[in-house]
Amino acid sequence: MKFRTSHQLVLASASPRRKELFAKLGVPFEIMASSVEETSVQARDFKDYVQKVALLKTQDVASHCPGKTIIGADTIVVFNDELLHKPKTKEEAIRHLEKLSSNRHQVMTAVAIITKDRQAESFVEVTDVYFKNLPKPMIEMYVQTNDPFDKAGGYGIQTAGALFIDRIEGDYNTVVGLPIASLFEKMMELKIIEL
Ligand SMILES: Cc1cn([C@H]2C[C@H](O)[C@@H](COP(=O)(O)OP(=O)(O)OP(=O)(O)O)O2)c(=O)[nH]c1=O
Repeated sequence: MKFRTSHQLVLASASPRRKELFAKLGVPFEIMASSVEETSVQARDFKDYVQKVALLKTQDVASHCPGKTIIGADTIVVFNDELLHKPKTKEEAIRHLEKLSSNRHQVMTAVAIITKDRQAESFVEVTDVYFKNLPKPMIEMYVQTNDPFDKAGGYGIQTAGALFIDRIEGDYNTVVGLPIASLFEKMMELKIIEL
């Protein structure tokens, strides 16, 4: 499918998964990654946090792209009131996956849009993910693949992390990092893209 747009679109992301999902809109876009430091953000709760980070990334790129419409996103994994960031070490990745094993967690992805006339919009999608029991040797084998390190929560639902999933409630693409169906609706509503 291809939609019409009169906007010059910029995806504020270095993530190849977000690029692939955004390409489903069938409109031309360019990529410019932001260099925002995420951890210094103060927020009321996790939804507020992820939304603020998405907006910061998007504003950062917007400041370099006058006249263009910028879309950015941020994804977090929340387990028992705790944020499970991208793991920095194998030990941290193992600890994340041990927590997620046999349990439910939430993946939240916020999307921010800054239009060419600098109107800012954002929304958050939440998907509940239920993990199967993960035997320790399986966790260790997975962490050896290095798959966890660029991913919130330390797993990829679209990679071998698929083997851990019992079920999900919500949009699969929210877990991968860009709820493209909701983003499509929002972009139609804002008339950034048209049929
Ligand atoms: C839970 C989960 C997360 N992830 C990814 C999505 C995000 O890319 C990443 C969370 O990090 P983010 O900080 O949201 O994004 P990023 O640093 O990868 O890219 P950018 O800021 O440039 O847009 O975790 C998966 O790919 N699969 C999964 O199952």
